Amino acid sequence: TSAGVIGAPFSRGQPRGGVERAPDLIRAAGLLTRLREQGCAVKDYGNVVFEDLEDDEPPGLVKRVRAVGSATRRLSEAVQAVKRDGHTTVMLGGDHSLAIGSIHGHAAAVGHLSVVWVDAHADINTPLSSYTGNIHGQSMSYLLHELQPKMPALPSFSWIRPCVWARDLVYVGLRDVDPAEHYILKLLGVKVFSMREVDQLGVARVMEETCDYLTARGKKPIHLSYDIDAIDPSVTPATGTPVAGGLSYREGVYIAEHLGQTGLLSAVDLVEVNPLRGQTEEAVQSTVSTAVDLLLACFGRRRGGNHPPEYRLP
Ligand SMILES: N[C@@H](CC/C=C/[B-](O)(O)O)C(=O)O
Ligand SMILES: [Mn+2]
Ligand SMILES: [Mn+2]
Repeated sequence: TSAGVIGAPFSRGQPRGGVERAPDLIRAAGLLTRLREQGCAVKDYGNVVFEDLEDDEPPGLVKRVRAVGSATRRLSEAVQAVKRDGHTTVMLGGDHSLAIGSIHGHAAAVGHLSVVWVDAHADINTPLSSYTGNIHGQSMSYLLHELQPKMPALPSFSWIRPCVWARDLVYVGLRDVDPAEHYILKLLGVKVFSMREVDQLGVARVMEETCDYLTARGKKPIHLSYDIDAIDPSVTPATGTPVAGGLSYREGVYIAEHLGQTGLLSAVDLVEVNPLRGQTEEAVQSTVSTAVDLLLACFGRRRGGNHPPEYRLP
């Protein structure tokens, strides 16, 4: 496998500054070197350059809609280019509104795909159901075919082609879902493994059922959108919307290992690391190193050990 790394230093899908610093922090923590050491070819496409748009959209429901519309369009084009080069894309966020662009670009490149959304939150509010107006809590609504009748026309988002069917979406780790989101998930029959199911079934069974569900109608490329706040805040506190009762480090790594070994993993987002939300340097380091470890697990790192295929004892 080969990884094409794209940095997306963007924060306007939510109100807390700092998340735009994460791409370079994750690189500085050694992601690319560690990927290469475990035998993964890596190409770094650098950071997407985003327009600096002021919030001049009319105040109303959706916040910073022009900035997010512009940024996600640019990211969509960048992801498409990396997929055309034949890599599995690694999108380093930045906030989770970026997934609008990464999933859109991925679908433009590969067509029909599955989405595994690992997150404490469902991020599926429509602009009209959102109580915060923050687009990082709305990302999936712009992409799902079945929700389009309920979406207002937003000029900055007119470029988006819905590209995900509800039956091709699975959530893992939910524990802070808004009433409107819960209504949508039930209405659309979306497969959800909340933290209750993780407790009840265990992460191995959750991932087995996730993969069986997604491949039952034929294997499709998988887009893994990993929000670092899916992991328990005791492990990854440096994030914008922490919620107690999250995935352990081991469960988080297991999810990545399991999807990595399917051979279907075609794009990965790692979002919502925010160094300004860590109380101490150790808190930031723990969050960043966990993000790195999750990505290494996506690309074949095994806790039981790895060795290069060509290795021979001296
Ligand atoms: N449901 C809340 C929280 C959104 C959380 C977004 B996150 O998952 O990307 O952290 C909202 O709509 O604002
Ligand atoms: Mn999220
Ligand atoms: Mn979240």
